[in-house]
Amino acid sequence: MNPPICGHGSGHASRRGLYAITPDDNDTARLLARVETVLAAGAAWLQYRNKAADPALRERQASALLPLCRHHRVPLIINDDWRLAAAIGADGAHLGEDDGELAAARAALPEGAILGASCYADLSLARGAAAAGADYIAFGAFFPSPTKPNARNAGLDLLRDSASLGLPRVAIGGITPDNARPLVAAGADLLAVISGVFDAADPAAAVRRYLDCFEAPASI
Ligand SMILES: Cc1ncc(COP(=O)(O)OP(=O)(O)O)c(N)n1
Ligand SMILES: Cc1ncsc1CCOP(=O)(O)O
Ligand SMILES: [Mg+2]
Repeated sequence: MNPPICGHGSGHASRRGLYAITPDDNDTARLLARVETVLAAGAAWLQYRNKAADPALRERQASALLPLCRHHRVPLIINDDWRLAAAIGADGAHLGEDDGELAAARAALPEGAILGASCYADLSLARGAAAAGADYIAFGAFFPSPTKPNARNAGLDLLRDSASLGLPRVAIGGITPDNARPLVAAGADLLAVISGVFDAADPAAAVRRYLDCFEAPASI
């Protein structure tokens, strides 16, 4: 059995499920209400990502999300900025190629903090992330992403070929309830989603449909 992932505030984080990522929403009250709906519906993890906020607003929003995540026993991961994650006592940080050295973040974050790494479409990045102490590896974009239209494309083989690294595999990019099942079948443990959840007409129903993708299809 795979070991659970730690998250120092939320206890052991679930290894499978929906990894909801916040949209750029600078209205903090509205953001909290949107996230509450998504966590109550069963999202397993939350990433705070807001590319449109200044550092002060990012700190306020991330801090405001923390009690909500604690209430739902969901780990809060901070995008891009491990220092902010450490400063507010979040459960971890997610770093991409422009976000600093994984090894430095690993060394600076408290024990048990979750460190995630973007590996795009590159297995060698995943090997490097594992060696640097990442707790999960993320691949994508698997489909055209409304949020990040210029994201590079990844294929299903990456999910299969990275199984031997022994880390949870996260899939991201244009994932909808209708295209997610092959990702799970190829080995994705967590589906990381922004627009498919937060832009859905009914975000709670969308969350439930993503969770269905982790169940075996009904036999006929
Ligand atoms: C779970 C997850 N996977 C990938 C990313 C993308 O990170 P990055 O490449 O640094 O791009 P930005 O999100 O910073 O635009 C992510 N945030 N989360
Ligand atoms: C941050 C990021 N990295 C690759 S695609 C993407 C955006 C994911 O958002 P969406 O689920 O709306 O495609
Ligand atoms: Mg980043």
